[in-house]
Amino acid sequence: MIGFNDALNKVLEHAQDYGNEIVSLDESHGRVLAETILADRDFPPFDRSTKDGIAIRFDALKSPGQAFASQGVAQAGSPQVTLDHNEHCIEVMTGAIVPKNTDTVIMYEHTSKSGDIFTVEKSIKKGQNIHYQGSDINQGKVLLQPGIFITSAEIGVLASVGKTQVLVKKLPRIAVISTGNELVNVEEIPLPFQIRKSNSHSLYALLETEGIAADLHHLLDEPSAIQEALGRLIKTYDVLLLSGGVSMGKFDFLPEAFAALGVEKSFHKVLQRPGKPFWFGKHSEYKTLLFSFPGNPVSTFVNYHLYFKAWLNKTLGRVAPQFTVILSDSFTNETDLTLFIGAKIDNKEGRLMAEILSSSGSGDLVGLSKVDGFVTIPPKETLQKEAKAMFIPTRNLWQ
Ligand SMILES: Nc1nc2c(c(=O)[nH]1)N[C@H]1C(S)=C(S)[C@@H](COP(=O)(O)OP(=O)(O)OC[C@H]3O[C@@H](n4cnc5c(N)ncnc54)[C@H](O)[C@@H]3O)O[C@H]1N2
Ligand code: MOO
Repeated sequence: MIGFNDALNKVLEHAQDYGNEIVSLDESHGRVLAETILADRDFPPFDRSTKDGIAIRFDALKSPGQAFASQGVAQAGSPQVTLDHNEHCIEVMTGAIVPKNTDTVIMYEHTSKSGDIFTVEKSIKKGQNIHYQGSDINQGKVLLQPGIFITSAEIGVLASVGKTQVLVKKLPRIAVISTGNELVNVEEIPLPFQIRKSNSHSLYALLETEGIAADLHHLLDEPSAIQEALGRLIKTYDVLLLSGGVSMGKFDFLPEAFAALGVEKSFHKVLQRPGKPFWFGKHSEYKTLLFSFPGNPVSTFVNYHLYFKAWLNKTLGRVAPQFTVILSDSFTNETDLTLFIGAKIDNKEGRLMAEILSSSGSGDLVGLSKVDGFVTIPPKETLQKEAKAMFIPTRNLWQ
């Protein structure tokens, strides 16, 4: 049996490049950018007023309390207007082009008004309240590099340079496959010896957060039916995420089916808990990757984060942040397994404190909904109270 780090390295060796595709601006949210985005014009594209107020020529202001007659209004969305007399002003709105022959904007609150005459009530600086053309970035400069993850902030940048279509990295086509005669659909009432499928829905939801719309399939514990269905699925998808049927049970038919179908085993079983009976391999001809997770819900969930998520990050060229947390209590791992222990995180003045939560084992689906992620405890190690530990977040800690 191999250790966790070796298993992870083997999975990462199989990172793939699925190429690029063009999607609409809205669809690019959550995807990885595959092109360089240049500024199509200066940012901002003109000297823009940052305040509602009056624009004057600074040199015309001889003394505080000087009055300026308004010559008109410069509205955002209108062409540039021109100040005709230095001793006049033009009312200017936020976002409007600063009028020609003016160089300073005074907000309304720093003036008093009588009819069309504005009196300057505060001392001012030349050039104030103007966001100068090109001061954020100049035309032709790089705004976004390929490989970045497109969040709502990047969507705004893409929109502002007129990108209705965006080149992004292609995502793998994925099938999520549940296995087992005991499983019924969510809408069904299970008989006493049955349970509802949950792993497939958790996996589907996890993939959805990656922008991947997976297809769901189910295999009953019947060797020839499993082989026949898997044979088809291997030809159709880039990746199969399976749960259940990979341990020692009399009805755990998957490893045999994989071998019969020409899937090359990379490893089966890892020195870890939960998730030990994990099977990973690749089809010799179709290059389909098979992540075959142990069926216990916590095992499937943890292994998705440990292996599949790491593989997807590498495949898409994303650098995943490494988290460390501080243990609230000491923890001793007497086993030769890497342990992944569910924990709740408390952000205590910037220190991420991990409180280990008790669990009734890898079938404890309810416990899973209470954890923020999993603390890694290496084999045969004791981590003291306040020691740092690696942490695999399974929830967005910032929301
Ligand atoms: N003799 C041994 N028995 C077991 C070992 C072992 O090393 N030797 N390992 C145990 C460990 S650890 C795990 S984890 C499980 C994994 O077994 P399988 O991958 O074969 O999974 P199943 O037996 O099919 O199912 C286990 C458990 O999970 C439930 N399950 C399965 N799929 C789903 C699903 N889609 N949604 C909800 N729940 C699901 C299933 O009903 C079982 O209760 O093996 C141990 N045994
Ligand atoms: O590894 Mo199993 O996943 O411990 O229950």
